[in-house]
Amino acid sequence: MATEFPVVLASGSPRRRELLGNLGVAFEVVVSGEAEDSAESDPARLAGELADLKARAVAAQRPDAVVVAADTVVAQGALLLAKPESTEENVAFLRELSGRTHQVYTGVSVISPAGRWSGVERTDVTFRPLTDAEMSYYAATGEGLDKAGGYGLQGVGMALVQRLDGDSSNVIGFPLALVIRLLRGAGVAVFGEMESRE
Ligand SMILES: Cc1cn([C@H]2C[C@H](O)[C@@H](COP(=O)(O)OP(=O)(O)OP(=O)(O)O)O2)c(=O)[nH]c1=O
Repeated sequence: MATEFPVVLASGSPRRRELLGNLGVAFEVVVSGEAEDSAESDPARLAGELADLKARAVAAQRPDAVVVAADTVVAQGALLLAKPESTEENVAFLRELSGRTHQVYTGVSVISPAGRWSGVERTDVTFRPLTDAEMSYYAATGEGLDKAGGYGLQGVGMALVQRLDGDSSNVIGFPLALVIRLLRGAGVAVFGEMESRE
């Protein structure tokens, strides 16, 4: 039986709205506005914890709903790259990523009146060795400024990437295979059905 509860996406991200919309799930958007904070330094645990904080904040406002939240963390070795605050910082991020492999983790948390489902997806992304001119050009597009790691795989940033191991939707901030599994766990019908026919 599919759940009767309405679905709420706890995210201001247009990418997450588009990707959830693609799953044939009707949903509302509620953004808590609370700043998430954590002292966790392990990137996978941090992504899971921040997704959970976002989901909990909105679930407190909407206890009637299935609340879905996600958080993306980009890690180059021990360095965590958040959203660059300027074009200069974006160039510095690209210099860190150039010619190397980094990890993108997205935590997803689903909270409903019936329980909680969560997971973290990892994708390894390898950048081409970038020239100074390429880094300056890309940073000047502004595309990376609202994105963890300072690039967007779905845009011009695709040209920076040499190789990707894992789910590409995870890099864009909404790992679809994981999201589908968690939503079905919570009783939400995806693509109009509860069970995968694979
Ligand atoms: C690496 C990468 C990140 N991103 C985005 C995904 C996320 O939206 C963002 C990471 O920041 P998040 O803190 O995960 O999310 P957000 O603040 O944008 O949205 P909300 O908390 O309201 O859900 O970076 C891309 O769109 N493309 C990419 O290639």
